[in-house]
Order: sequence, then C-alpha cells, then structure tokens
Amino acid sequence: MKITIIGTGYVGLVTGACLAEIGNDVLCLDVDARKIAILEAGGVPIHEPGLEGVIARNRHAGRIRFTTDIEAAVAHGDIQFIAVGTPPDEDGSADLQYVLAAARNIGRTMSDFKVVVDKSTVPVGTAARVRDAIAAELRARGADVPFSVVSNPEFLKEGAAVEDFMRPDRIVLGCDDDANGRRALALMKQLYSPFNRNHERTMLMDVRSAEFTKYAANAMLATRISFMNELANLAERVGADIEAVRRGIGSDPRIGYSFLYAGCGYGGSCFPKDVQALVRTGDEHGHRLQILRAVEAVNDAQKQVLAQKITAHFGERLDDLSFAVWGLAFKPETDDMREAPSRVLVRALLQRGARVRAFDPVAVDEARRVFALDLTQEESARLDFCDSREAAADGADALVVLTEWKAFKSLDAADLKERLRRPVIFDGRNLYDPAVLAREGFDYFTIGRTHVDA
Ligand SMILES: NC(=O)c1ccc[n+]([C@@H]2O[C@H](COP(=O)([O-])OP(=O)(O)OC[C@H]3O[C@@H](n4cnc5c(N)ncnc54)[C@H](O)[C@@H]3O)[C@@H](O)[C@H]2O)c1
Ligand SMILES: O=c1ccn([C@@H]2O[C@H](COP(=O)(O)OP(=O)(O)O[C@H]3O[C@H](CO)[C@@H](O)[C@H](O)[C@H]3O)[C@@H](O)[C@H]2O)c(=O)[nH]1
Repeated sequence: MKITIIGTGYVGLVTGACLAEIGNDVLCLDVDARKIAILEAGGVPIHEPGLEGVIARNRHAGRIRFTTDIEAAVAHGDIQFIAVGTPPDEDGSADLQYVLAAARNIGRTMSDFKVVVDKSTVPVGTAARVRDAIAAELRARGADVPFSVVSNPEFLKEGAAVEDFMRPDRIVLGCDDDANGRRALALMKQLYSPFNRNHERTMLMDVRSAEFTKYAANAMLATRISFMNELANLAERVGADIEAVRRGIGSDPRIGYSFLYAGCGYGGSCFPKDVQALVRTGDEHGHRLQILRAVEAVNDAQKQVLAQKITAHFGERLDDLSFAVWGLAFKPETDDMREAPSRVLVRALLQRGARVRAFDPVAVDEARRVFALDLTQEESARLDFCDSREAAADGADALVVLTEWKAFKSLDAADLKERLRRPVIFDGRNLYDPAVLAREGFDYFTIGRTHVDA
C-alpha cells in the first residue's frame, strides 16, 4: 500500500520504517530539512535500537523515501499518518498547531480518497478538528474529495520502539461509522493484517474512545510509578526495602511486575506531557482529576529527591565538590533528553556550586544541546562530558546514577573506590546491592531501600 508519514520523529520514523519492512511503499515527510537531509544521506537522526538496519534495508529496496515536498507527500499515500509533535502548551494542554498544520496541508492539495490517521497523541475531539481543518481547505478551493479521519494512537516505548511496533500488544483503531469511515477501516485492517497473523490485535472503537485510550494508558502507567515513588520515600522512613515490596506486590497477577520501579522520577516526551494534558482536559470539562494532579506533583518532587539526599550528606553548598553522573537520557537505549531527571539534578548540583562530570553511552551530544539551553554560561563551565563511566568517576567526590543503562548494572566496587575521592553513591535507579556496597565501605543512598551504614 502507498503510505505517507507526516513527521519523521521517534514515532513517524519508526512507523514508516516498520510499515516499509512489511512491504509497503512509504514516503516520509518532515518540515525539518536537516532531518530529511540526514535520512536521505543514509543516516538516522535519532538513536533507536534496530532502526538504522530496518531503514537501510528498505531504502535499498526502494520501499522508504524521505522528502520535504508537502505536495508530493500528500499525493503519494492513500493513507496519511500524522505523527507530528503535540508538545504541552503554556497551560499544559496539548498544542495542536502541528497536527492542524499537517491536516491543512493535506486538504490543500489532496485529489483522491485519503485515510488521514492521527498517530500523534491528541486530546479527545481532535479527529473532529482535523476533519474540519481538511474540509475547510477543500471548501476553500471548491473541491469535493472524500476522506475519513481515523484515530490510531501509538503505544511504542523509546529504546524498544521497533520491537514494540513490530509486536504490538494491541492496535487501537477509532473509525467513524459512516461510508467513508467503513472504507477507511477496510484499508486500515488491510494495512495491519500482517500484525494479526497469530491472534487478532486490532481493537475497534469509536474515534473519541480511541483518543482517550492513549491518555488513559499513559496516565495509568505514570500513576503506578508515582505510587511506587511515594511508597519508596515512606519505605526509607520506616526501614523497609521498596525492592522487596515491589516483588511482594508484583507477584499478585492483579498487580503485575511491570512499571513498579521506584526511581528518580519519570521523564520522556510522553508521561509528563500526557498526564498534564489529561488534567487540563478534565479542567476544561469541569471535572477535576485529583489522582493525576497528585501523580504529577509526586513526580515533580521525586526529581528533587536525589539532590535532597546529596545536600543532606554534603551540606547545602557544594562548592569544591565534584560529582560523577552516570546516565543522562530519560531512560536507557535512547538519546532522548526530554524531561529527563538528569536535567533537574545536574542543574541543582551546578546551582549549588558543584562541578559535574557526566557520562552517557549515547545521549552526550543531545545533552550538550539541551544543557546549553538549560544552564547559564557560568554553570556550563563547571559541567564536563566524559568518554566513559570510569573517566567520569575519576577524582569525583561522589557518584550519582540516573539512568539504568545495562552497562552500569555490573559494578567493580573496588575499582570505583580507587577512582572516587570518597566512597559515596547516590543511586536513582536502585541498581546495586546495598549489602555488597556497605561491605566495600561505601555510603550508598538509594530510592527507598533501607540505608545500610558502612
Ligand atoms: N516518542 C514516543 O515514544 C511516542 C510514543 C507514542 C506516541 N507519541 C506521540 O507521537 C507524537 C510524535 O512524537 P515524537 O516523539 O515522534 O515527536 P518528535 O518531536 O520526535 O517528531 C515530530 C516531527 O514532526 C515534524 N513536524 C512538525 N510539524 C510538521 C508538519 N506540519 N509536517 C511535517 N512534519 C512536521 C517535526 O519536525 C519533527 O521531526 C506526539 O504526539 C507524541 O506524544 C510519542
Ligand atoms: O517502573 C518504571 C518504569 C518506567 N519509569 C520511568 O518512566 C519513564 C518512561 O519510561 P517508558 O514508559 O519506558 O518510556 P516512554 O518511551 O516514555 O514510553 C511511554 O510513553 C510512550 C509515549 O506515549 C508510550 O507509547 C509508551 O507506551 C509508554 O511506556 C522513564 O523516565 C522511566 O525511567 C520508572 O521510573 N519506573
């Protein structure tokens, strides 16, 4: 099938690559000429495991191409996926300007039946606004071309995006129950049929429920994390170990093990903005979402917890102290720094006068870019990026772990002790065994594990 992807970010690029992989003819559009130039030259502008190989294979087979030419992109696909960003507006609601711009672009030049798919995460009612935007453009040029807007929210996780797309838990399709909607649904079912060979993963519903499902999923997952973070902070105070508690409750199939890891707060481009957006949707409809307000507040506070532990240990001012930071990306296997807890922690350390020696396996370039925006020049001068975790640790007064990269999971405690000026670790991801580190003479601070004094 002929597919156009509008927006070649994390979602659009993965969607385009994976749909090409199963044999479709995909054209990816972006307004960012830099991204398209990288892709046309055979590069990939983001770090996502497996993605480069899928794109390379399909480029060579001629199944995926990239363009900045809006008219060509609209002409190409029978199915037009809108996968542009929906960042938070000033009041936290989803900013739909990119989605609506994409819709207008479709309406401006389309000349035959189009299925327009909302892949972006958008508030309930957006499909109707997309439909109106396209219809207004068609009216303006006196054209009568049939189309239908489908909601098909995406549930992939960064760092596992290709795998998640290729093996989805479910494919949610929200379609209108009219002639064009049924025509659109038939095409969408055909497109996704390769994913349904072993069992049917497609869930059909009305458009508004499909839009809502995406926010409900992210809100539920974020709630689990804030719930565990709040309990972790209590576990420390009552002398319990949140890791034991996690295993204890996760074993109940009604609860399950996933997304129960306490840590230094959730980040990324989705949970923070989607929780906020749902809270705003509630406000707009006179329905105050109390649980999600608390989820957001707990998460904001959780991003400060490590800094509080550090100042409780070293004092409010950190002048003359140097901190090794392992992990900058908001989660492993990505270079994405959006809402990363590292942005809060590194800034807090620098504002208190410390030096920071940071290492991340893939996010350093992106970190340089975002910290240049977050920090003053004077603060930036005290932030160094290192080439390895060992180099970051050399001569630092303490180690802070912020991202659970696999490469950080095994630790040569004796070697680390040699490198650090003081044997102190603040672990935002509970990676290590407190008893082992205590034996090695470390002060080891965790999120919700009982603190074992050396
Ligand atoms: N990142 C994720 O893990 C993830 C997962 C599921 C859903 N989502 C949702 O998917 C959407 C996209 O997220 P993302 O992380 O891929 O965003 P992104 O910022 O990585 O990419 C968006 C791309 O759209 C391009 N763009 C903007 N306006 C355009 C236009 N009019 N025409 C063509 N291109 C345009 C931008 O230049 C950018 O390259 C968001 O709504 C997000 O909430 C994201
Ligand atoms: O038990 C856990 C699990 C995750 N996190 C944190 O939560 C954040 C988000 O992690 P994750 O959900 O793995 O990454 P995302 O790529 O943001 O994916 C989420 O957001 C996407 C965009 O909407 C959805 O498509 C995915 O289903 C949803 O998991 C990260 O900071 C993690 O460190 C925890 O603190 N504890």
